[in-house]
Amino acid sequence: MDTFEAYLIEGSPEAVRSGFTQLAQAQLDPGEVLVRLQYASVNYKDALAATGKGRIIRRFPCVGGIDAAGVVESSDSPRFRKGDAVVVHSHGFGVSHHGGYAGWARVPADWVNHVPPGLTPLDAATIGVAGYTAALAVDLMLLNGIVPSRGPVLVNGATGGVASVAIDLLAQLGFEVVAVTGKPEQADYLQALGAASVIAASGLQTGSRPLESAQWQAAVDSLGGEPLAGIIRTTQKDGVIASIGNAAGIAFSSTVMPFILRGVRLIGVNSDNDVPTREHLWKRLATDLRPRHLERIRQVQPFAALPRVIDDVVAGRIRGRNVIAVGAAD
Ligand SMILES: C=CC(=O)SCCNC(=O)CCNC(=O)[C@H](O)C(C)(C)COP(=O)(O)OP(=O)(O)OC[C@H]1O[C@@H](n2cnc3c(N)ncnc32)[C@H](O)[C@@H]1OP(=O)(O)O
Ligand SMILES: NC(=O)C1=CN([C@@H]2O[C@H](COP(=O)(O)OP(=O)(O)OC[C@H]3O[C@@H](n4cnc5c(N)ncnc54)[C@H](O)[C@@H]3O)[C@@H](O)[C@H]2O)C=CC1
Repeated sequence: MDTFEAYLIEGSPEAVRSGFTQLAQAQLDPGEVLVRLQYASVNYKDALAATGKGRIIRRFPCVGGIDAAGVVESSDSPRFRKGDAVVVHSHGFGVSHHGGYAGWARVPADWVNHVPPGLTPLDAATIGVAGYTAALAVDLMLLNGIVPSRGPVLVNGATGGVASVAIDLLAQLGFEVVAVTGKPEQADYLQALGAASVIAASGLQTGSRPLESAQWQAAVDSLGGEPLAGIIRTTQKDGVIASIGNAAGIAFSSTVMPFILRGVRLIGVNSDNDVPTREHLWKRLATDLRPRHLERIRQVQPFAALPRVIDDVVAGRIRGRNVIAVGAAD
């Protein structure tokens, strides 16, 4: 490894520039684990970071990519050995520490998990932060008492990465999933993932009164903003809403009525977790919560396609998970 290709985000919060460059190993950030990367993915957050449309990057310059998978080259941590297949994500990866859009990464051991038996590095990159967060949301919603017999679960932004995996996981657990999408022409895709019904976002009726007729026992919300406000007032008694994302906005207005009269629980979901939580969820993602439709959900693109994919994610032109082959697979 003399030099390797990397996609670097440079400039300042006010003037972000992104593009391919060559890096040397000596330019990698400190960390216990050196990983030869094979796959990364393009999350919504990656697209905001690379274009400067969101205040994501906390240190310039920074290699983008908040998740990646590959093989350990060397490790100062007893948790990992040369040759281990691993997945790296969250915390400062691709935000304040060089990330996954590169041939190599050196990272703290707490940001690394083994790719569990039953999954390949490509599968792990397909799941990535998006699928991990979907699993975290489902795990938290189950802890908060959702059960299939209590009624439908709404998943919005349904063709996105988090939502695609969430639909797959909830459907395999026996929940009736209502997929809400701005792309109703993708109904076949959403039904193939397990959605029982598909509603065009423009046709979703959530009214404007403090409480509207209760329609869902639970929801996985990738959008935030007013779509989240609509969900809150239409969730049934003791329902659970997982707040994951902000694709439609960061502000919403609500009254306290759904919370105090229906006991609706709005739970925050954050993928920056400690090692025991990460190990618990990656184990579930390879066993009882293994997504059944990874091949359908993923599209694998060459490294050179990254700028185009970033533009597509910002414009909402994507479906499922876009995986980037950043290095040679074994
Ligand atoms: C895969 C994950 C995701 O996709 S998450 C969604 C994508 N992320 C975003 O869109 C967040 C982008 N960030 C922002 O828009 C802003 O940082 C902000 C609106 C959250 C806050 O902006 P503001 O200008 O008001 O203040 P600061 O940026 O200076 O932060 C204030 C305070 O909050 C702490 N903080 C900021 N970001 C995070 C974070 N990601 N996690 C935890 N805490 C955060 C920051 O350190 C400041 O605290 P202080 O104690 O003052 O240092
Ligand atoms: N809380 C956490 O730890 C995490 C949060 N997220 C957040 O979850 C959200 C989804 O992330 P991904 O699945 O990676 O994104 P994605 O880009 O794969 O999917 C986003 C979906 O939202 C739709 N969308 C975009 N703008 C919209 C708008 N204005 N109105 C309605 N729909 C819109 C898109 O068409 C797409 O279907 C993002 O906000 C992301 O920042 C993602 C991972 C972890």
